[in-house]
Amino acid sequence: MPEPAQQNPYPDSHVLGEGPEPHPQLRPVLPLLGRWHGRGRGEYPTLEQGFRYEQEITFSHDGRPFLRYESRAWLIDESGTVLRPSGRESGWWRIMPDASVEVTLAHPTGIVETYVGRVSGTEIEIATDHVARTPRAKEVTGMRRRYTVRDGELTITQDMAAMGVPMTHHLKAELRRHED
Ligand code: HEM
Repeated sequence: MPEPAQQNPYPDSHVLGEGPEPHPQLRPVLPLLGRWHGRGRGEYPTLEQGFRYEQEITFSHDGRPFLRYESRAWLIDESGTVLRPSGRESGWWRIMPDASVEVTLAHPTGIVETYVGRVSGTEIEIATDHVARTPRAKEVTGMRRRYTVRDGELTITQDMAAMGVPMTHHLKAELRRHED
């Protein structure tokens, strides 16, 4: 029997020109590929005050028509001093031949979401199709996100329906691509 491969023959890549050739279906979302870092502000009607955060996101691919997605955020104060870890999520972005998008995301807070949406030019808009929650997760019932890439900057806005509040602004961040 042949020896098992020492290295995964299908590595992920987040850099164009390195690793596998991107699947042609990924063409409309190629500007998302990479590692991004930046800052944001958040609020919600149930919270006494707003907050600031830093966020790091990676979009990569293995040659098939989906992106692997990972995001980590941590809270900072007004002067940029790090306070504590905050939202994390990871998942998959399936890109269809008609530039529609299907996204699955899992959160450490006991929430799993599926989204549907579409890419139009430099903008991707997605909204939840389903939200599943473990018994003790907070009551999130819907989420809407917009990702815009312009001049090397990724802007993300997120609205949320949760805790009895209808779809309302929760987060906005601006990130820049890492050059590696
Ligand atoms: C960049 C990502 C995110 C950051 C930095 C963030 C930050 C925060 C902060 C600071 C709070 C206040 C409570 C606390 O101190 O933890 C909060 C509340 C909350 N967030 Fe987020 N969040 C993020 C993403 C999300 C996502 C993806 C969801 C839903 C899947 C979500 C759902 C909620 C809910 C339900 C609350 C509670 C509101 C309440 O208890 O009244 N957040 N968020």
